[in-house]
Amino acid sequence: MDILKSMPITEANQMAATKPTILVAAVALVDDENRVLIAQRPQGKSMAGLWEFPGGKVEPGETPEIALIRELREELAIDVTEACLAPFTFASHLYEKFHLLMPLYVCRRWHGIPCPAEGQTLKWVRANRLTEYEMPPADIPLIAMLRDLL
Ligand SMILES: Nc1nc2c([nH]c(=O)n2[C@H]2C[C@H](O)[C@@H](COP(=O)(O)OP(=O)(O)OP(=O)(O)O)O2)c(=O)[nH]1
Ligand SMILES: [Mg+2]
Repeated sequence: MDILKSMPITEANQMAATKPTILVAAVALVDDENRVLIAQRPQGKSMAGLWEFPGGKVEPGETPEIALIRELREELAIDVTEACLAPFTFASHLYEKFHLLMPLYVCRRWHGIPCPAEGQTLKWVRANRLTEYEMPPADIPLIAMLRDLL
């Protein structure tokens, strides 16, 4: 929906206003070798086959951090404490059916070994090689920011 970016603000706003905002919390887990963990979305889900940062929708009553701690337990079977989640940046992207607002945290400490608990494929990738993996459109600006950080 890049076309919105070149529209007058009122017109762009009318288009966006008809779509709900979905809050998704995501994390770049970074290992000792400065590699980032990405997961391939399983078949049957929206955007199946694309690589993403672990995380998921923030449910009513949750903070983004609490949602992320829950998602990391469900998706990767690891335990993370709130203190180890450093806010890094965010994605704001208008998809066809919703507007995605996605805070991205960076985390270097967790308990357990990340394993694919929900049928995903996991991969540890250097930041400068993330572009070799197809990611959702919202994630594209995040890749460059991670490359600068790492
Ligand atoms: N986790 C994650 N989601 C992303 C990324 N980029 C991106 O556009 N998304 C989108 C895809 C989905 O529309 C939405 C996340 O929803 P999801 O379906 O994975 O949520 P969830 O883990 O709570 O899964 P579910 O229980 O609803 O199936 O955010 C990303 O890097 N990580
Ligand atoms: Mg998810």
